[in-house]
Amino acid sequence: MGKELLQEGILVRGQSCGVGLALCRRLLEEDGRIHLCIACRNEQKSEATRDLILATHPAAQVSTVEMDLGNLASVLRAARELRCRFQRLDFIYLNAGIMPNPHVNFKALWHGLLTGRVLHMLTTAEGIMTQTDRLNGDGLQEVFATNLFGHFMLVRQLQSLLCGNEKPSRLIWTSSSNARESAFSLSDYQHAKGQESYSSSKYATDLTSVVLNRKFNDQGLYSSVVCPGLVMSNMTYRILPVFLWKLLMPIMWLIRFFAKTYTLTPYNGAEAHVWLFKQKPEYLDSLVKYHSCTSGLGRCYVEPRKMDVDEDTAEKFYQKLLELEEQTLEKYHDLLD
Ligand SMILES: NC(=O)C1=CN([C@@H]2O[C@H](COP(=O)(O)OP(=O)(O)OC[C@H]3O[C@@H](n4cnc5c(N)ncnc54)[C@H](OP(=O)(O)O)[C@@H]3O)[C@@H](O)[C@H]2O)C=CC1
Ligand SMILES: CC(C)CCC[C@@H](C)[C@H]1CC[C@H]2C3=C(CC[C@]12C)[C@@]1(C)CCC(=O)C[C@@H]1CC3
Repeated sequence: MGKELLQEGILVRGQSCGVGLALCRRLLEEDGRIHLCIACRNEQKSEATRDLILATHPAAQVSTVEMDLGNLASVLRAARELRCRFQRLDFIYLNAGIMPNPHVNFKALWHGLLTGRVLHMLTTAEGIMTQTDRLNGDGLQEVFATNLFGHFMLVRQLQSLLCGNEKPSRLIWTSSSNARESAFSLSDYQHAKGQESYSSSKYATDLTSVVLNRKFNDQGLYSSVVCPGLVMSNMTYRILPVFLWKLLMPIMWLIRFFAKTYTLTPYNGAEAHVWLFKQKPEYLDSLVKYHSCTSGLGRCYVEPRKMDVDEDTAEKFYQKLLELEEQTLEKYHDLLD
């Protein structure tokens, strides 16, 4: 049997961009026998994405499931369906992510350009980006819910497909170079009070991956985090308009000689995801984030970088996630088997 694989966060709306779609295509190039299950928010998007994949890989096995990660009832329903359909899952790519209402502080950007930390600023966006978050229908902060908690609930609900199999199963979370400890706080882990909800949610992702390894490696489940680098996708097109990015492209190609995380295309951005697909999880370091990189001349490679995570904080955060999970399951008990 080929690999069974659940993939999320695929580009839809008929455009060929987004790390998710590039990832699906690249995985099929690696192994045409895999079964891809793509999770999209509605049937229309699922079908459109499926068609895009089949256009380049007509013989691929692609199934779909409807799942809105920002709606916990939808996550529970999808998980129930997946438990019926699959006996095991070899990989889950937890790739969906949002950055609502992004705001670039151009004054800080301009000042930053004149300092010695210019490359750090241009690769992490530290000090130049904020977002405005809001509550979702479940009463959770939307960014936290979509980028982290929906994924977390999904993993926990699919535990029976992921643990105790003959072969190890893998979780691969798409994090970011924007993940920053200073944006995250245990007392406000949903980031209701600040303006860096994206950064906080990605740091929370790093913590979650670390703690999941501690809890589940002995049951054959391994978790890794990747950073796709700066990629032109719907997400970045909401930060600056497309025409501006196109004008900036020659500058960004130049920057790439110094900043290797300027991967720029979804294909390049999926490098670390695909590299991990080929690695034995037992040999990976759970405290490392795998960065997709592209050299000035366009060569793709992966760079492992130690993460700035405290394992004690990760454990405490995990306990908070379990509490929230318990409340969620109580609320939606009718959606459980
Ligand atoms: N672009 C970049 O420079 C970087 C991106 N990343 C991360 O890479 C990942 C992919 O982003 P990218 O491809 O760039 O951006 P896109 O906006 O193109 O892709 C985001 C994906 O997430 C899906 N998604 C969003 N909200 C939900 C939801 N509630 N339920 C289900 N799916 C949802 C979107 O589906 P839909 O089409 O339905 O909206 C889309 O497929 C994200 O996690 C992002 O944070 C990290 C570092 C840099
Ligand atoms: C000359 C240009 C490169 C100027 C572009 C300025 C900014 C718009 C960008 C500089 C660093 C970028 C960045 C992101 C968005 C766009 C920038 C702020 C991300 C936050 C996108 C999403 C991520 O996950 C991380 C990225 C870090 C770098």
